[in-house]
Amino acid sequence: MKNLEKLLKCTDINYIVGDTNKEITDITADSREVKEGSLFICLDGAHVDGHNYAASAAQKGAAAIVASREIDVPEGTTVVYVTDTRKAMEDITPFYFDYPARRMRMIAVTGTNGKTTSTHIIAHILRKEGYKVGVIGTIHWLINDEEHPIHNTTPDVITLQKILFQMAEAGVTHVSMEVSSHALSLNRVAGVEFDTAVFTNLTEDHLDYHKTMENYAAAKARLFSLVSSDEHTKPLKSGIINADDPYAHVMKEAVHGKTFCPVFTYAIDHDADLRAVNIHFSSRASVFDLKMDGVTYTVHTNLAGRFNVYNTLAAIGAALSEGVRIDHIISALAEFQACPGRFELINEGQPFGVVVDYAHTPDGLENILKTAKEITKGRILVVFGCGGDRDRKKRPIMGAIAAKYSDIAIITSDNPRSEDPNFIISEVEDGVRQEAKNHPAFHYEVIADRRQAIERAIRLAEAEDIVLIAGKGHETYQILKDKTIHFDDREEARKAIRECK
Ligand SMILES: CC(=O)N[C@H]1[C@@H](OP(=O)(O)OP(=O)(O)OC[C@H]2O[C@@H](n3ccc(=O)[nH]c3=O)[C@H](O)[C@@H]2O)O[C@H](CO)[C@@H](O)[C@@H]1O[C@H](C)C(=O)N[C@@H](C)C(=O)N[C@H](CCC(=O)O)C(=O)O
Ligand SMILES: Nc1ncnc2c1ncn2[C@@H]1O[C@H](COP(=O)(O)OP(=O)(O)OP(=O)(O)O)[C@@H](O)[C@H]1O
Ligand SMILES: N[C@H](CCC[C@H](N)C(=O)O)C(=O)O
Ligand SMILES: [Mg+2]
Repeated sequence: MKNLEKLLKCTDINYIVGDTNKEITDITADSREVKEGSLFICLDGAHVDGHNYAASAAQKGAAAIVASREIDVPEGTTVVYVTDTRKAMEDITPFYFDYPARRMRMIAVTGTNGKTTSTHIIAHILRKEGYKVGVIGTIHWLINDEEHPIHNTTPDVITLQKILFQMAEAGVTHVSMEVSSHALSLNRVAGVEFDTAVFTNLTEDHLDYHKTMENYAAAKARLFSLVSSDEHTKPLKSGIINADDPYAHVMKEAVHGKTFCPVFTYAIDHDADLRAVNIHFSSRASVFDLKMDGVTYTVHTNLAGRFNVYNTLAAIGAALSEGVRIDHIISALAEFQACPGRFELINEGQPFGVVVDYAHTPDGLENILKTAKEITKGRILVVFGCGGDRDRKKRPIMGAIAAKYSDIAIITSDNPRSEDPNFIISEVEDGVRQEAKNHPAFHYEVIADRRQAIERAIRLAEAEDIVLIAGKGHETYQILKDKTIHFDDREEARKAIRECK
């Protein structure tokens, strides 16, 4: 609880109507969440303008409302007028919660792919060290293994500060969080400074939002400018960068000039501080040699694929930066189990492999298809689609990748959202058709109903084949135009295997 008058000192105000000597018990930008004593901040969003909900917020007992234009509220309502309500939210919210991020070690992972996986590996290593660890990301937010639901990979400013406050109050010492490019560009991490910042990779995605890869890279690079410059209360800061990625230099430039933030690189193909060589993997495990400071260590993990070696290196870098000993890191890695929906093997005793994976970008899809190819002599059958209301450019690219690296593709729906599923599929199919010309043995089908598409792939599979069901991973829903239904690729795959075989 904080006094409104005191609270308003941390931001720029144009004028105030009404009494400011009030206690604020909560902050929200959603009128549906207003309680007696809340501070309601009106945000103009992509769909609606929060100013239109000011009256409803006042009726529900909001102690005050922050607005940037005249609003229609009952007489006596305290209204704080500012030029930019988002800026006011970014100033007020961390201040209200006493900057909880300052009480914990903050580890951030950004990049197109591998954020969820890397943050979970980092959290696992730190937990093994006996720390109380918080995780924030696509699947959920966690305090150790206590799980809470989440709506965005990186939550909005208010939700994030509330989560961080709960974590700090619960005694969390380290937070391992995903920071999406949307979050960096929309400043959702306002009020948070990071101690260890990790860059995984940058490949085609979200160009509906960022428009160009340069803008997308610049958004990711912002993370490195958010590394704390306070070397006294928070020593030990680092930028951990994938040196094999063509955008590594953009990230390095963003760290440049931060005297207390050394950069550590990791790579497979290039020279780096942490380098993996002699990589071998099966569908369930990997082993590689880690070269660091002229010493070679053997690392075992339960993760398949070369891309997961990158995620493992990223996590090793972050853990070292947090002061964990390399031998402890290596023994923790041997125990880490893959995240839900990331190369998750479905086994109902069938004579072929079935994998559910969250690959929803061209690079992700190419990686899992190549990984599958390396672990079987059989055929690769892939079931996938693309999400609606997301980057359209990636659709034909993913189509072409499926035609290039699989034997049979079943093109289906992902989360169509407000779009026509058949239209999305037709855009994917454009890429499939184009590339299929170069692969005469390749065959594809279009089955818009995802359940039927999964059944079809399972029915077509023979011994030694691998069926890859890509795009939705851990998701337990499908977002359709008018409703969200329960849908879980893993359940559907199990059902189909039992019914078909
Ligand atoms: C484009 C975008 O990022 N949109 C986010 C934005 O929603 P919005 O601008 O559409 O909000 P809006 O519905 O117009 O509402 C405007 C305001 O009115 C308020 N309102 C609305 C209705 C009402 O009855 N009362 C009320 O007060 C809302 O609470 C809001 O404050 O603010 C919402 C609340 O913070 C977010 O959940 C929402 O993310 C949507 C769900 C989303 O899909 N975002 C994706 C693109 C995203 O951010 N993805 C990234 C990347 C993931 C990755 O790495 O691949 C992520 O971090 O999740
Ligand atoms: N380092 C990597 N490089 C390329 N592809 C990867 C990498 N790590 C994971 N993938 C692929 O991307 C998928 C998503 O992985 P993960 O959930 O870790 O990424 P993310 O960055 O958190 O994704 P999101 O943007 O949805 O939050 C995986 O299922 C896999 O197919
Ligand atoms: N964080 C990604 C997840 C995509 C998952 C895929 N199933 C889809 O719905 O497109 C996004 O919001 O673009
Ligand atoms: Mg994620």
